[in-house]
Amino acid sequence: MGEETEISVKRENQDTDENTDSGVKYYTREEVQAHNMSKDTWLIIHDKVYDITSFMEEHPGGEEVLLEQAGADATESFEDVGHSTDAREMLQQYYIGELHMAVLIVQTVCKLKFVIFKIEFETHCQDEPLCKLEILEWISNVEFKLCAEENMSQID
Ligand code: HEM
Repeated sequence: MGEETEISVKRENQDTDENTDSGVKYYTREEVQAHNMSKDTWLIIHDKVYDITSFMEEHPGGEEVLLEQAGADATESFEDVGHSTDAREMLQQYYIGELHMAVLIVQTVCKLKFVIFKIEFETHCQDEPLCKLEILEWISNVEFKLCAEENMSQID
């Protein structure tokens, strides 16, 4: 189901070259991923998309760290650094749109299911490896691809 949603999102974007709703432009993760070089750098932070190409050389934390995140979701690393309010306000200048609604919905459903899984796992599985394997299989299916990796680390 998740995969189908993403494919239809891509087709939509290919047809119109953009996907807008009330002036907001929406991007799939694949589209953001294509802008992963120093002369063309996009980032996702808190589900918003930023074109930071012109900011690369100005970044007080250096270009290197931004390049490592280029085309990807930099939310965690951005937050880990504990950026100032000024830094957060600077983000606005580079804002170009949002992650596609469909992507956000799949992500949210996935995260909710994972919360349920985690409760089930902690209540019923404890030290039973087979139980953990069954659940890992369930969580690794296509629908959960988007967040499985991130969430898996919580139970390793
Ligand atoms: C467009 C997004 C970003 C903006 C606008 C931004 C802006 C800034 C600003 C203004 C500072 C100076 C300190 C402060 O005011 O907090 C800073 C420092 C820093 N940033 Fe970013 N940043 C961005 C993304 C990132 C990302 C994704 C990373 C990590 C991968 C990162 C890593 C750092 C580090 C390590 C410093 C500390 C530099 C030091 O203390 O010497 N930044 N950033």
